[in-house]
Amino acid sequence: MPLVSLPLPDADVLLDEAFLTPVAAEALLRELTDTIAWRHEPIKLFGKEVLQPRLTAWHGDPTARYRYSGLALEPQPWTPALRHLRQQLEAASGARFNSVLLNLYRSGQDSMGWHADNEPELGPAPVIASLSLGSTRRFRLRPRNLARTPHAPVSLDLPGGSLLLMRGATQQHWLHAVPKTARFAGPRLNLTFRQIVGV
Ligand SMILES: O=C(O)CCC(=O)C(=O)O
Ligand SMILES: [Fe+2]
Repeated sequence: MPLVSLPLPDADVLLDEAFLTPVAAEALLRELTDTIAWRHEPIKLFGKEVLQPRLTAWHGDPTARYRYSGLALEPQPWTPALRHLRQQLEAASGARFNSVLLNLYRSGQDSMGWHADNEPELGPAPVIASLSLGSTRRFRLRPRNLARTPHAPVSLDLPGGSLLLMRGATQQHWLHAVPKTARFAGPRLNLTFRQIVGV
């Protein structure tokens, strides 16, 4: 399926709801769930150490070091499956990626809070390629500053096999989140491919 551009001001967001076939998405979900060394990382929340409400992993070129929510993440090497996926996403997006952050939402109780992928090591207008596998979860977007970007929050249901691209000024002017859901949700695995530049 093609990437479809979403009509959002001050953003450049594209979605392909069926980038991978269901069979390919299911196979990749199983392979990554079983072979990735998932970590349960602590974060500081209002000065207190708590565990992140999801499992994570970070893979990439050895030079792609990244600070994320106060953590200094050392990349693990590319696995064959991740290297192959990187090739597919570079071809689809026309961008280059030297790293990937993996998030495993074990159930509807796992989540990601409001944030932008705007760390300095991503540069001023990063291209983020976000591939989802497993259960459909709601992805929310909202303007950082309503006076500058007067727009209601946006909800996208991201099914397994979908590809979301965020480019241009998206991280500068919008925040995104994956809220908890009380509805039944099985495991969901999300991969965000990124290009870390030296700072
Ligand atoms: O799970 C998702 O769809 C979003 C992940 C995300 O925002 C991130 O890794 O920065
Ligand atoms: Fe993000």
